[in-house]
Amino acid sequence: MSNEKLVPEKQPRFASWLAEPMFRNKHIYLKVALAAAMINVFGLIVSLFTMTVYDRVVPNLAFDSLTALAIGVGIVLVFDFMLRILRAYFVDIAGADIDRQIGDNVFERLMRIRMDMKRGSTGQMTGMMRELETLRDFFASASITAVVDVPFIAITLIFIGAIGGPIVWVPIVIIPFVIVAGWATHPALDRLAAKSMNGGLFKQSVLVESISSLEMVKTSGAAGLMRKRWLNAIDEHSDSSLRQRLVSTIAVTIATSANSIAYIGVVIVGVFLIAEREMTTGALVACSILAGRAVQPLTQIATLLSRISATRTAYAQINGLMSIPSEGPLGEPLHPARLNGRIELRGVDFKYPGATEKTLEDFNLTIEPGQRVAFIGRVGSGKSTLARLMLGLYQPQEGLVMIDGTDIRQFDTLGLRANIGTALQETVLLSGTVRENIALDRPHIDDTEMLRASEISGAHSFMGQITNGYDLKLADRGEGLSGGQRQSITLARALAGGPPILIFDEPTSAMDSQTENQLIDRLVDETKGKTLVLITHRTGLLRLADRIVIVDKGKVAADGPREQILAQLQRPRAAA
Ligand SMILES: Nc1ncnc2c1ncn2[C@@H]1O[C@H](COP(=O)(O)OP(=O)(O)OP(=O)(O)O)[C@@H](O)[C@H]1O
Repeated sequence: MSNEKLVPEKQPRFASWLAEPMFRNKHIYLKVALAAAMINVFGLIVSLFTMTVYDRVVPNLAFDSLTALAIGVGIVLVFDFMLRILRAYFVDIAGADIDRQIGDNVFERLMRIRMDMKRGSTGQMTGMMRELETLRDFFASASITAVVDVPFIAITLIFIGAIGGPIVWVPIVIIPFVIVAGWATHPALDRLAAKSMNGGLFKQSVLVESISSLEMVKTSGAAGLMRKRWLNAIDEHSDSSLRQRLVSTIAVTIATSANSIAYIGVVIVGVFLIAEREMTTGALVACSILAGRAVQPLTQIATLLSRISATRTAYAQINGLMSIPSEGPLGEPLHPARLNGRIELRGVDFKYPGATEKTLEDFNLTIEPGQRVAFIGRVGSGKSTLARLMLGLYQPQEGLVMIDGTDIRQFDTLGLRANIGTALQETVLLSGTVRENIALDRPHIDDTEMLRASEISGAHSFMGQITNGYDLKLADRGEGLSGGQRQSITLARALAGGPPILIFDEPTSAMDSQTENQLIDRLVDETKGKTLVLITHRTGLLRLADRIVIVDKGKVAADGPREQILAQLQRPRAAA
């Protein structure tokens, strides 16, 4: 397995899919900025209060003035308290809204991802989706408001200059050091964040693969191999995240130390200024408080920068996903209501991405509406690939796949697939109840239709014997049912709603012959008048077909009415 680097170590700029939800929340962010500005003003007021107390109240012991000042500053503190809470609340609201919008867009894109453009393992893709959390944390974090504090650095410096004169040079000299430290560590942080995230994705990928194939891993003795991969992934990840944390700690510590140095520097320089009577004690105390306030936003910015690195990396991943072309036509798609079911493949050449050999070559075939065609042929001859092309999961490099005379690339993919009932080779059920698995929240499938489909597929016969029946909750991928039972439910799902086209790929491979025979009896009636594409190695199922197509090395090797092809196959040396 390759530890493919999905996150580019060079970061792109933020794109519109992220900017738009942010822009939509601009009013909230404006309120947040206003609250942050007010909080800064309150900070200035508190320093003025301190100065007045030292210079005017303490020398004269003017308790009346102190009371008035205390009431004034008390009111300011109450407002400060409320504004801080409101600021956090508004940031959370905006963060939640942005998270919802981005989450929805990204999931929609994920569901429409073109199979030939898909990159990375399931684990890596899951890891990428998890990065939405990093984005949300960023937009919902109060440190985003640190940006508002930056202009206040200048205002605070002006204040220090006004109160303490030349003492303002202390923070002015220190601030560039903090900026340079942040600026110098930022590229390294970006690079290490991407590296660390790639390590995290690799870990996730090993984990998802091991857990989802736990039975196989245990029984085939693959635990050792997976453990080795896991340890590899842990080492790689911990190495990069260790370095990332170290660089980020250095940047933040420089900023924090600068804060203390500014405070102490102001106090020391202030003593000289007091000695020369250029400054009062009150002004010195106020300036030392203000110097801290002037440098503090930079400390927050340093923390924000390391967060921005992680956010930019998360963004790069999700943007990569958002940039993968979606299924469906570029122009306005056709929305078929109900198709007749005429399927035509004309001169189709198809090669899987990365493959060297063509899987299908100059494949020509027409299936009339209501015709039931079985595809047989050797392992790997291209039968399942035909089904994938008919469903629009992949597109041919040459030729056309048409349904009802229209290139299927013109159809809206959801509309097209709603007309096709599919039971593919790999039987996958979703977590949730059996009812959900059959109806899939499709509005036209009520309980009556679900029961009808279940009776035909044979699912009803065992659902009746299970305590919760159709409300039986299944775990991931349908755990809790046998392989044959899962196939019956998959068939019920495909038959529900009576779609005009049915595509079944080895639909009975996990069933015993008696169950299979009974199913075929019921399917004979159900599939009448419907276009059936049946891919199978089981001779029993051929009873359902009017026509048989033998596929060999991606081409039609024989095609004709069922009896004729069966007779051909029975003749010696005639087998495909
Ligand atoms: N996702 C894929 N990526 C690359 N190559 C693939 C992919 N799926 C199938 N192939 C290749 O395409 C060829 C045809 O596969 P396909 O699944 O269509 O065969 P099949 O006739 O259905 O076989 P079987 O009877 O075993 O199901 C195989 O050689 C296989 O290696």
